[in-house]
Amino acid sequence: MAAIISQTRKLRKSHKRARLPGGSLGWPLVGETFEFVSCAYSPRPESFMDKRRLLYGKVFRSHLFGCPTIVSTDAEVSRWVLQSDARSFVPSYPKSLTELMGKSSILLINGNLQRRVHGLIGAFFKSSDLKAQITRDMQCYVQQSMNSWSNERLIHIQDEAKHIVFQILVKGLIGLQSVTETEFLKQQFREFIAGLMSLPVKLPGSRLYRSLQAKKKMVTLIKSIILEKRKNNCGRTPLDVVDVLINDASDQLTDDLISDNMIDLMIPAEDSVPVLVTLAVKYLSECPLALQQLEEENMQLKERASPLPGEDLQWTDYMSLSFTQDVITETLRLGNIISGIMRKAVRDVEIKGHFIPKGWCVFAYFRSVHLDENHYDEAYKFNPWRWKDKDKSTCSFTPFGGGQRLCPGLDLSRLEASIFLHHLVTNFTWVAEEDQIVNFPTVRMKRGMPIRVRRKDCSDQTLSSL
Ligand code: HEM
Repeated sequence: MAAIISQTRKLRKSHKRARLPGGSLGWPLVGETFEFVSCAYSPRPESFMDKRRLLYGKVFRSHLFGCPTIVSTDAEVSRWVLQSDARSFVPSYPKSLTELMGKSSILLINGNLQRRVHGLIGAFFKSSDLKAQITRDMQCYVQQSMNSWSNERLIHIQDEAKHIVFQILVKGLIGLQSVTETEFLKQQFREFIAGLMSLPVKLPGSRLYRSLQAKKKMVTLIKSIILEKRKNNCGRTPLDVVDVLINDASDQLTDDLISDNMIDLMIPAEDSVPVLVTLAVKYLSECPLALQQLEEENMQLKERASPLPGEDLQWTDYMSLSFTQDVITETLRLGNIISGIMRKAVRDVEIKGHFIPKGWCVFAYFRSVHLDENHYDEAYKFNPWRWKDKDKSTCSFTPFGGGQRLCPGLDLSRLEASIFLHHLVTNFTWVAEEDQIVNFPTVRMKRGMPIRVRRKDCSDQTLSSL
């Protein structure tokens, strides 16, 4: 009894202490959106946050994209937000994005259905069978692609990686292998994502309308694949995400939900891995010592594997390359491919003495945490050695989010990036051309990271196998 009374007192006290964080809501309607966007386009998007952190602390209030918002650049507060479920926070995206995704998208649904779909997809992505299949496919596509790189050719890493990763993605999601259909889907998907950040106007001819039309065409193709799979499915081992979802015994997962979600799954997946690879190449090009160590580690693996004819490298070989993994980790920290996540409070919430009113958004801004000198020495320097034997599961490192929405594609992203880097550094040297990072609306290289490649074995310019 005494314990309950003291707990209630504590709660009352903390409620009294909790305050709306300091800050400014800016101009009527637009709030501080223009200043946020103008910083976001600059090489230092976090300057918007830095200025306010000095004035109000790591958690402050603002008004962004039409919503009063609490911005968190505090690792613990952000972790709290990520760990909370739909009783406190639900995902929040711009209106054009929610229009395009539809109500049953995994990125938007909450509660049991989200947990079910996330659990099924997450378990499948973790399975050794899928990782083995992705390793075989990725090796094959990377080799095909790199076989055509002749000496002194200018290669745009971003485009090459995008082309390869898209093929892997559609095979892993819907089992698509036909070149024509993959090309069709790619074109429609491009049209579809062009509208993700558009004005929420659905009139014929508008950007959003065209994107919705493209989505319809993709849904038709995916539904026909689902239908075919349902006809031939006799409980066989799932080879792709559609197989996993149609095997689910519950009747919650309708064909509409599955086909919509296959497209929505492509949104976080299609661009992020190619950008990860591209940024890694950029940072490595600027850090010869890291490139040399990465190359040595990968050459050792290649030599270890080469006396075994017909035996390809396994996914575990790639994942066990500790320095390569540290390079990927450091690229994720410095590159901030997803700079933060938005949630909306569905009730009044208190976190670490901060009061978040119902209906307000919370922007958990990982980028400021990843570049905080208190967490990382010389935070703006690419230093993969900082990760040697270091625990990566801390709240100051969250490139894949956390809690029940933790990115299910986390392992696959690392695996695909490792395979690409392995084949690149063991077969080529390169000279990088001038390029710069663009941070908004999504992270990418302005020119697609052009590099002039040279085969290591110059005597053989068209290797049949890399
Ligand atoms: C470098 C690569 C990637 C990064 C940095 C990344 C980052 C993230 C982050 C930060 C979230 C959390 C979003 C939130 O909490 O609202 C997320 C969610 C998600 N990611 Fe990734 N991702 C990557 C690759 C992938 C890949 C390859 C896939 C699929 C093949 C994927 C599928 C998803 C899905 C489905 C979600 C939503 C999960 C849910 O809400 O239940 N991601 N990702």
